[in-house]
Amino acid sequence: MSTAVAPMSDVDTTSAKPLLTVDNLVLRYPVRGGYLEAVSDVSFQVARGETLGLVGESGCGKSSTGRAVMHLPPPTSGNVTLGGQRLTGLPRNELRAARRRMQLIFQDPVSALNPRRRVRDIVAEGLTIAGVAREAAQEKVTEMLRLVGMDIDIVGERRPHQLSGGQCQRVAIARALVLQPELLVCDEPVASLDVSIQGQVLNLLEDMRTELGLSMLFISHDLSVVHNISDRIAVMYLGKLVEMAPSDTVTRKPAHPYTRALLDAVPSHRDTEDHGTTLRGEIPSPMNPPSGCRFRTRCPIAQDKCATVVPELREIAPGQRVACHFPLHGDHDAAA
Ligand SMILES: Nc1ncnc2c1ncn2[C@@H]1O[C@H](COP(=O)(O)OP(=O)(O)OP(=O)(O)O)[C@@H](O)[C@H]1O
Repeated sequence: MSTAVAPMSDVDTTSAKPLLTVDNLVLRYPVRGGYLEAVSDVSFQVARGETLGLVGESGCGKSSTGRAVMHLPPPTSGNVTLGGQRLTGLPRNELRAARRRMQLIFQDPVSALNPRRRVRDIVAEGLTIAGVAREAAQEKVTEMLRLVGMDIDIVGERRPHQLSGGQCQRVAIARALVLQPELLVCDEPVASLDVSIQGQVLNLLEDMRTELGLSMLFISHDLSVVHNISDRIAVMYLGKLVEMAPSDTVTRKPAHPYTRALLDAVPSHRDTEDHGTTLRGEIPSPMNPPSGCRFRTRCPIAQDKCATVVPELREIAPGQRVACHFPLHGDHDAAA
């Protein structure tokens, strides 16, 4: 795995009460000639203090899942519950208040920050909107910038274009955390940063999680990044979860052929030059997904049943769930 970060905290994901519960989430976008179902019946939980990684190829519905969790836009159907409060169906003002408990970190920090505002005002924005007095807000901003490794006396007056990409992402993280959210949805938070900076930002997110007791939904197409920061990993393909398991299980003993193929695409994970399952072809359009198992058109082990029967996400080992009629067995340990 390429990007080094601090070791994960020991979160007991089995007994901890979930902070976030997502049930049967569906998100459809209206498009010409009908609709496109970007998220199809997705269910998962995130424990308090846990990081759940969400991984899959571009276009598989990761961002849409993150946005639907935050109700930006609200899901087409399904339920999202945060700390016991059901968000789905809340009146607009209550939803706005509930959204403060969840914050989103975007891929491109530079365009996520208002170019005309100074760093101190960007970080203070949420506090100002929430009616926190100016002096108290500035104190919190100073503290939060310090937590993300920045000195307000040095960067407070600067505007985003006067900062590097990594510094902008730190400001974005400070802005998100100043409101003391319980859940951070990180959508490809390091994808636009130099590799040398990626580890620093991942370490920062990990430190913040430990220090502030945050839960994270960490979205990335890069399995090595997701593996380093996540307690558990959910693998997504064409709008559906195909595998969900503790991070090490996913990388050492993947059960779904798609997970296997994603792992084989990570250079440091291949044991030999020609080992592995190269993903064939493109991801099909979510407007017209294959019948049965959606992965079958690219699957090296597909059989007749896969064309007709939709595989359910089922537990095949403690904590490991897979949606495949013919899951792989533990014969891949040597490749991990
Ligand atoms: N606003 C929208 N209107 C219509 N279709 C959309 C919209 N946003 C996303 N999509 C489509 O929904 C599907 C899932 O997109 P999404 O961005 O959620 O995937 P992703 O896995 O996050 O990929 P990426 O990493 O490239 O963003 C794609 O087919 C995409 O083209």
